[in-house]
Amino acid sequence: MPAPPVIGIVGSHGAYGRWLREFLATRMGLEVLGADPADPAGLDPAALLERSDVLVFSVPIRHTAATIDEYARIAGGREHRQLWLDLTSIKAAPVAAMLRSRAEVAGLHPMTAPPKGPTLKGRVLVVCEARLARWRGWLRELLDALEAQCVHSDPDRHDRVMALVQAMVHATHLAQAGVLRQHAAGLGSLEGLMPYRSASFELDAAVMARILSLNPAIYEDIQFENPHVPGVLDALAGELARLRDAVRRGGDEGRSGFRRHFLLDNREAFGAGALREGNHGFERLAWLLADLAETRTLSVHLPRDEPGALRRLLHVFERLGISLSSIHSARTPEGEVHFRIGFAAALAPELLLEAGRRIEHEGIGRLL
Ligand SMILES: NC(=O)C1=CN([C@@H]2O[C@H](COP(=O)(O)OP(=O)(O)OC[C@H]3O[C@@H](n4cnc5c(N)ncnc54)[C@H](O)[C@@H]3O)[C@@H](O)[C@H]2O)C=CC1
Ligand SMILES: O=C(O)C(=O)Cc1ccc(O)cc1
Repeated sequence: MPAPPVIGIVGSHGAYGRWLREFLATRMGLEVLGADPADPAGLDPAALLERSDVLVFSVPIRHTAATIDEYARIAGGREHRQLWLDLTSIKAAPVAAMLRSRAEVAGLHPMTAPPKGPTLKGRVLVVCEARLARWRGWLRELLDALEAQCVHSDPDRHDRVMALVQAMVHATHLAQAGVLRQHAAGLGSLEGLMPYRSASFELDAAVMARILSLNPAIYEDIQFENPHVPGVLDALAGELARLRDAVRRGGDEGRSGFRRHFLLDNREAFGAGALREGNHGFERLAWLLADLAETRTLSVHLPRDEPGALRRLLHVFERLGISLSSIHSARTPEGEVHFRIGFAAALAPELLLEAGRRIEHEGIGRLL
């Protein structure tokens, strides 16, 4: 196993290919080569195979297994010294294809779009170790550098879980988007409904918008390339039909059927702990949404990330007799700490302007 290994990314010009190239080159100091018909600097498959020690397949889901088979055919057994990885959102077909080669094999699935930050810190990465020997130690180094929360799985379990965790969630939100579209003529589009929002609706609308904003091919393939999805969609349609039938039936019978099946039995299946934790999580998000809805706000970056920096910022408001209604901090992907401070809607705008002026003038922070 060469140290440090040369990495070849198949799909180097795609969203993840580019993120991974940057990560491997800058965070791990590795030489990274690529192959991609869309990459003018890309190598052809034979050259990439020849010059790489580790191959990472990061191509559209529907083409992954065939692409891996093609690389195995071209490698002709010489890949026995290599480690082959993939990033595909489904795992059984790509991992089976990699196992048809003679390479060492692990399947990876980051549960996030390519992040804006430099690593997968705070995100989940599913790891399917399939055939590892000499490369096991280096894979550990890679996973450590990625800083993700790793969950180990076999490919079949991964795909069964993803039919629920991804395909079902995307399906329910796409169906909601379709229903909203059907009613838009009478009640207004999403924008017209937002003034009536609950926290649940706001969160669901955000998920719909997220799905409809990212790469459509991925959402299509997550439904169509996972053999466990049709069964999950049947179950989902069955539950919705049952709910509709109970509501149509109405009366004591309809209502008691609804209460037993949808409320009591589901509550019991969740369990007291999961209910408490989920409900608490929802309340925290609803609280955050309420704070984000405040219109009188200041966002400040404190350049001196040191003890006392926040006290100096708060002292400006204290001196002006301004009380805060919320304060949140977040670290940007670049590592800057930003504070978002909310004030009562009645606060005079001139007072807020004065606070901003003092924050900048006294070198306490930069307004965003
Ligand atoms: N983008 C996302 O949110 C996530 C993507 N993934 C997985 O990452 C993989 C890549 O996805 P993205 O980068 O988003 O897709 P993408 O569509 O942005 O990039 C795919 C790239 O593969 C190239 N390509 C197609 N056939 C090729 C071949 N035979 N040889 C070399 N290159 C080829 C395309 O030209 C394109 O540049 C997929 O398997 C996807 O499931 C996983 C988690 C999240
Ligand atoms: O970031 C998000 O919201 C996503 O859901 C993106 C995404 C798309 C495909 C995956 O396999 C994993 C994550």
